[in-house]
Amino acid sequence: MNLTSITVRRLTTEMLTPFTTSFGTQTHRDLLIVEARDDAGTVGYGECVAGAEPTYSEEATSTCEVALAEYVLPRLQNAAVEHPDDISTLLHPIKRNNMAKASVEGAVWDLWAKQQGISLSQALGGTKSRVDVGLSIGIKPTDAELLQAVGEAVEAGYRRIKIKIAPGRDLEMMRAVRREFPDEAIMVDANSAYTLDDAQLFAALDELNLMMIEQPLAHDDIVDHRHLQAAIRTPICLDESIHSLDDARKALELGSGKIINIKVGRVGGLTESLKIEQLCRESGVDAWCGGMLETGIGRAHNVAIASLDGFTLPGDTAPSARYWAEDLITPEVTMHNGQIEVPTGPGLGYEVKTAMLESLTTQEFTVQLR
Ligand SMILES: O=C(O)CCC(=O)C1=CC=C[C@@H](O)[C@@H]1C(=O)O
Ligand SMILES: [Mg+2]
Repeated sequence: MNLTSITVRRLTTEMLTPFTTSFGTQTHRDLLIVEARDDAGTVGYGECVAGAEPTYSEEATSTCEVALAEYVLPRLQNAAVEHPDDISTLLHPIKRNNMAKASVEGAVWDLWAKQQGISLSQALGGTKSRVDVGLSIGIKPTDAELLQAVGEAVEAGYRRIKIKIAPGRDLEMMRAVRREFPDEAIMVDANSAYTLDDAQLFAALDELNLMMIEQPLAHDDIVDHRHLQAAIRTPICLDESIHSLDDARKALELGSGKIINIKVGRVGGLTESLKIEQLCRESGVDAWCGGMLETGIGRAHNVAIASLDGFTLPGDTAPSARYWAEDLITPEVTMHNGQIEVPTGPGLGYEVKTAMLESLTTQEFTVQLR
């Protein structure tokens, strides 16, 4: 691949609307954009999806920046990289730090696809020309605000609506949603806010005909989830608990959940995501592409991986305008009739607005690879 350098940019972007989950509220994204360059000057782009604080997982923007500078990028210097799969092999000795690793690997995948003159979707083995789009709605202070947001999402044509829940904003709120929207494809995401002591709550939620309950229990658990799944009909979807193909295999063997949220950054990159997609597809297990409030760069990666057969359910890949007054890519990601067209151009298939990227960059560093 004639990789010559990797550049890591840190930037802060303000979100259009605050996003509240059981572990906090985000109003800005403090994120890293990674650029992989080859000797012809072609650039591949990746995005580090960690939040500003280590509250979704153990990674945060600052820990990823250090991991990239101190441990990840030095391992790529003078290394033989002929295919993006080589990146996860080279980085395997580094434990976890998945979001940091995924940001570099994603940039190399985009660069490789551009070098081959094919779309990232094609490079990954995608088959769909459009992907179904879901929307993730943060916790709203009142039921009226939530019902308004759900109504707008139904009106906009989203193929699935995900509603965040947390203790105190859960059962009665969801009963109100179901009274207003009895037939819509609706799921909840608890972001690990509950324990097995809340079994009664889940038995009541089980009556609401939800598509799934995402990550109800601890972020690093697959045993308690097994007990909860045995007690309710509603499929449990695992998000935070799944960091690798092995985690997914063990969780499915145990019966800890019936659906997997595949988040490229959480599992360490596209190569590992492909392995999990294959496991789910061959096991007849539903999977979908989770989101991390990405800019258009990370969103483009998500659209590409969501085009594979094994991504059977709508993902958290809502259009750019849902998150940003102006996105880092052109054209922006748009949705029609609840679907996003999968780009056919080389790599991500969107152009990165380099002047905007540079203007938002607060700090950057470049590592020469040879
Ligand atoms: O719209 C999106 O990008 C998905 C947003 C979303 O649901 C999440 C983003 C980041 C971390 C979590 O809070 C949550 C999730 O668990 O999926
Ligand atoms: Mg989730």
